Amino acid sequence: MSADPVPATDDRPHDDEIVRMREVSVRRGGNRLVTGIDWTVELDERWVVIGPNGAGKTTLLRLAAAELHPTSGLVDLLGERMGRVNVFELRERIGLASAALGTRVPGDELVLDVVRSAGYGVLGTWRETYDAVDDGRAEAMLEVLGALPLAGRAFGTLSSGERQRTLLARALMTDPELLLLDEPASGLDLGGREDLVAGLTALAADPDGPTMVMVTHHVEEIPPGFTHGMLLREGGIVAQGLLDDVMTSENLSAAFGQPLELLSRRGRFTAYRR
Ligand SMILES: Nc1ncnc2c1ncn2[C@@H]1O[C@H](COP(=O)(O)OP(=O)(O)OP(=O)(O)O)[C@@H](O)[C@H]1O
Repeated sequence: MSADPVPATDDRPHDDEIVRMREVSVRRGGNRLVTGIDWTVELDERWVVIGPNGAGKTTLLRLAAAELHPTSGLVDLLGERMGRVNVFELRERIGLASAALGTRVPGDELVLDVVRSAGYGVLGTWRETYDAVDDGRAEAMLEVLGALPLAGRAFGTLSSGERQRTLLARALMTDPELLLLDEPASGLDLGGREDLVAGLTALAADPDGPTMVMVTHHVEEIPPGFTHGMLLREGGIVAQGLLDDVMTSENLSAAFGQPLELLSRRGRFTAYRR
């Protein structure tokens, strides 16, 4: 008689699980930033995380970026368990674009240097030497985002939208396996937002593009082609799953704590108070 098969355990991620969180909580002082998070992002999925101010979105993204350790629970990123892996090596495989990163860029740094220094994991050019491959890739990423004409400008002289596009090009520079975007459209005017949504739509449709997670407050910023969604409120998950299942007036109202009507048209969303 053959032995019973080893029971399947839920302990290790399988190869296609890019982000895996189990019972994850983060506490600071008496505050619970996020609580009891169970979340799996699989290869090639494109997630949007939505919630009001203070819901825990940035905390979740920083956990996924290996920038923050959970107070309790398990976090596996790209098959590596947080706490048992060199986070510096892990971060090389993850692209993160956030306005917070932008505040750390020296104002006199040239846009091309902001992008190409990503390959060296540094902010601010110091003594690295770049080769033609670095230059070519940095220029190609700026081109994708319509920002190539900015290449020779100082970062400190850019508008918010131009900064966001530069930081997105930087996040893509290393060809990351996981791309994390923290409110990439914040501060953009309508045209800038639509340019960015178009760029992210193209990236989402690219079969060679990275697995993506985007944090936003606004349903208008969800690019068509994004596959999954999570709604957060007060550090907990209100709903998560396939975008079309999650994006309902009921779920949005629960997340934002007010009666909202959600409308969708041609893959885009908008919402207003009932
Ligand atoms: N170091 C900290 N100590 C105490 N509380 C914190 C700390 N960092 C964040 N918080 C609190 O945790 C909660 C979640 O913060 P987080 O930045 O993740 O929210 P968010 O959803 O990204 O918010 P926003 O949309 O305003 O950017 C907030 O109430 C915030 O004030």
